[in-house]
Amino acid sequence: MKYIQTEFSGPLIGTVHIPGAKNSSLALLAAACLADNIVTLEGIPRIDDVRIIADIGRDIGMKLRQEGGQVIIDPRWIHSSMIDPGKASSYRASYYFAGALLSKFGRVTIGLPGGDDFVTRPIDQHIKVFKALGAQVHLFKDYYEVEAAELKGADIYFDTITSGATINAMLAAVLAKGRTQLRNAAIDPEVCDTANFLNQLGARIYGAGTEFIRIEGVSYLNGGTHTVIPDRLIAGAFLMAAGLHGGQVTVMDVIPEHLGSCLAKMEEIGMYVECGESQITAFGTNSLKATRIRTGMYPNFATDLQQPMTALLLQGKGKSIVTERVYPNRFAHVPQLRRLGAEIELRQESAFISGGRPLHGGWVHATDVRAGTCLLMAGLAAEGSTCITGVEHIERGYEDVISSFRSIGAKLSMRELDAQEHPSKIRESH
Ligand SMILES: CC(=O)N[C@H]1[C@@H](OP(=O)(O)OP(=O)(O)OC[C@H]2O[C@@H](n3ccc(=O)[nH]c3=O)[C@H](O)[C@@H]2O)O[C@H](CO)[C@@H](O)[C@@H]1O
Ligand SMILES: C=C(OP(=O)(O)O)C(=O)O
Repeated sequence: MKYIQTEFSGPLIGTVHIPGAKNSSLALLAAACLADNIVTLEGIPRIDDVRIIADIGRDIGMKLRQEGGQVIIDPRWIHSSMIDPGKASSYRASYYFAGALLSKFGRVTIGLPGGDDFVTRPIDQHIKVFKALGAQVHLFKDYYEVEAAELKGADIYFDTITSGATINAMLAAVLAKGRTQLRNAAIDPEVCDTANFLNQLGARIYGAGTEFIRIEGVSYLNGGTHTVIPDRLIAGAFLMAAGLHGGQVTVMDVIPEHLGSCLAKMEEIGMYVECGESQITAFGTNSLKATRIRTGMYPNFATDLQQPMTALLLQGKGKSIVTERVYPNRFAHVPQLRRLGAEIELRQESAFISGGRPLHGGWVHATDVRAGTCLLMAGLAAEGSTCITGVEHIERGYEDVISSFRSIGAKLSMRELDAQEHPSKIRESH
């Protein structure tokens, strides 16, 4: 079993090139199924979730090859819409295959979504969309089936703002008959990226990036080329790493506007931020201040950034409060941080962080990708060695976590637990 060992590292200084966004890539790769010709996607990260999609793609006849920084997809040979339940359930965004394959095949059988299991993650709004467009949904123990003789445009109001269901609605509606209107839609950059990609293939989606999206159904989509947007969540975490001990980190190939709330909060705790056209530099300080964070859907502070922010707030003097409004129980990193000496109290949907206390090394377990980033950062700030298990979760989101953190001077390495020490160390880290 693999684990990551970190050592206390001084100020983190350097430049990191940011890869394409995981959460956009997972939607775009499924969206490519809708095309009637070859699609080229640039900037898709080499992460585990993408490898699973490639595997699913091979099973259903979607030809997919990676050439340099491009993924070339030939969807013309897709012959099946039965997705292996085990593969679908090994990552979250498999639900996009349901939206994308429904109009072409009239029936999709697919495993229930997996991915980071930090709390319950309902899919009722996805189901609402399919039903509104005229489909029937049958739920079974490990999989579900969506079936529709014909998809017809509909007026859909989301009961909660969800990026996943907004994207899935666009995928299902682009080839539906007539007009679909989405109200209370998510306005995340990943929603816009998916709409831009589909429009480039010939879809007619209007208003993505606002809470009202109109989709005029078309009868087919062409092939085309698209570059995925940069990963704002990875960029945010690297910028925060500059704050650990007064470092200086530049992230390249980013869209600074996508990080508005994150940068504002970093400045609020005493960091300094400089934005260029496609790069951001963050400067740390040795006297970070405490603050309050409340997560929310874009453009609010992202739920996926509260964990690395928590690692940073442990360094700030005073009491910080992180309130989680998107996934109220997304605090699996907190008991792990306590093993390193962090003083954090959990009450309902808030974490009360007593900053400025020294951290020490220990064995900890990453339960999801962002918890992993948080533990990595805490490990770099802790005295001694910190060993992080659950590397598979971190690798769902990072291409090469070791090299990218090393490039800013972090001391860390990937290690293998030998069979004998395995059981006790696992117990220690869980
Ligand atoms: C693969 C991907 O893109 N993952 C991201 C996506 O997840 P995901 O697509 O699962 O998240 P959503 O944006 O859909 O969820 C937002 C909120 O809506 C709720 N909800 C969602 C769907 C539904 O049918 N019913 C419902 O109630 C969720 O419980 C949550 O409170 O957005 C999350 C919120 O920014 C991020 O943490 C994830 O990194
Ligand atoms: C929660 C995340 O991923 P997923 O939705 O794929 O589980 C994440 O990217 O932080």
